[in-house]
Amino acid sequence: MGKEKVAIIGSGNWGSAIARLAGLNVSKHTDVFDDSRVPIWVFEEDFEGKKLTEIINESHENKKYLPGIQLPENVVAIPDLEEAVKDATALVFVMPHQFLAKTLDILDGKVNKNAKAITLIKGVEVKGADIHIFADVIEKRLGISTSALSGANIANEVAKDTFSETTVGYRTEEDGKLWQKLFQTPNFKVQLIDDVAGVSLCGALKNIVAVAAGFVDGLGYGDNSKAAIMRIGLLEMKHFCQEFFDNVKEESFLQESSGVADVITSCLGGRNKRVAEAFVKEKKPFDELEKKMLNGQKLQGIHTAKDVHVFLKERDRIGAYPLFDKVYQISWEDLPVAKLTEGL
Ligand SMILES: NC(=O)c1ccc[n+]([C@@H]2O[C@H](COP(=O)([O-])OP(=O)(O)OC[C@H]3O[C@@H](n4cnc5c(N)ncnc54)[C@H](O)[C@@H]3O)[C@@H](O)[C@H]2O)c1
Ligand SMILES: O=P(O)(O)OC[C@H](O)CO
Repeated sequence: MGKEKVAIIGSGNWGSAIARLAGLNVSKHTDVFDDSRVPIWVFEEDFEGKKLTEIINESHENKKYLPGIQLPENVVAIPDLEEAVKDATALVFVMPHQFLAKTLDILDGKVNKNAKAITLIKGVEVKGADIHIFADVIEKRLGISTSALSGANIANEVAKDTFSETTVGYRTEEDGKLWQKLFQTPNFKVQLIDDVAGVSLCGALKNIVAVAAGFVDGLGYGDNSKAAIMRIGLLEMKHFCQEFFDNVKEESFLQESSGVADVITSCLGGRNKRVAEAFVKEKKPFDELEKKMLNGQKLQGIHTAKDVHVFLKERDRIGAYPLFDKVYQISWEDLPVAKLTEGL
C-alpha cells in the first residue's frame, strides 16, 4: 500500500494549529505518510496588502488566524480547493461549519474514492425535523469513511504546545490509529473511541453551553452559577444525544476530552464564552462583536443554538431543553439576558 497523502481543508485558527501538528507528524512517521508536503486549503483573502497564501508560504506563519506560531515548511498553502485535495488519501475537514456545504459542492466527485476523512468541525446540520453530524454528511456526500475529532482544544494553546488532550471517534480502529498518528504529540494526547456521533455531538452542543456561560459572566453572577450552567448544559447535551441518536456512549461525555473537559475549557476561555460575555456587557449585536473581537474568526455557538431550536421545534421537544432554548431566545429573539436562569 502506498503512503498516505494528507490534505487539510480549512486554515483558520484551529485549521492552522492542526496543520502544524500534521506537518510535524508526517515527517516523524515517514513509514505511513508522504512527508513531502501537507497542502492546506486557504480561502484566499488579502491581509495587510498581500495574499494570505503568499504570506503563509513565505513566512510559514498564518499571520491572520494564528499569529506568532511557526508552521513546518512542508505545510503549503493552496488557494484552489481541487488542487489542494488532488491525490490526497487522508482528508482533514476543519472549517467553520457554515462553510462546509459550499465546500462539499466543490469537492463532490473530485476526491480519491479510497480516501478517508476526519472532521474537526463543531456543529450539526439541521434540515427541518432531521439532524445530522458532519461526519455523516461528509461520508454520504463524498462516499468516504469519515471519523471525528473533538476535545478540550483551544487552538492557541494547542499551537503553543501546552499539554492538551483530544478524542477521535473512529469508524474503524485502523482509521482511528491513523488519525492518532497524524495528530498525537507528547503534549497533544489523542484518545480513541468507537463513537463518532457522541464525539461530534459533544463538540457541537457544548458551544451552546459556552454561550450560556458567557452570559453568566456578563451578568457577573459568579462561579456557582457558572458551575450550575455547565452541569445543566452537560445533562441537556447527554439527554439530546440519547433521545435523537442511537448508541452514543456515556464515556464520550464523562471520560473523554470530548465531553466534560471541553465543556469546562469552552466555558472558561473559549471564543463563544468571551463574545457572549461582551454581548451582555456592551449590549451590541453578536455579528458586530464577532467582527470587532475575532478578526475574521467565526462563532459557532449561537448558530448551533438556532439549528437545534429549529430541530426541537419541528419535533415538538423545545420544553425538554430549557437551557438550549434560553440561549436561542436571548441570542436571536431579544429575550432579556436576566431571564437566563428563570425556570431552569
Ligand atoms: N479555534 C479553536 O480554538 C477551535 C478548537 C477546536 C475546534 N474548533 C472548530 O474548528 C472549526 C474551524 O474553526 P477555526 O478556528 O479553524 O476557524 P476560524 O474561526 O478561525 O474561522 C476562520 C476561517 O474561516 C474561513 N472563511 C471565512 N469565510 C469563508 C468562506 N466564505 N468560505 C470558506 N471559508 C471561509 C477563513 O478563511 C478562515 O480559514 C469550527 O467548527 C470550530 O468550532 C475550533
Ligand atoms: O473558542 P470556541 O468557543 O470556538 O471553542 C474552541 C474549542 O472548541 C474549545 O475546545
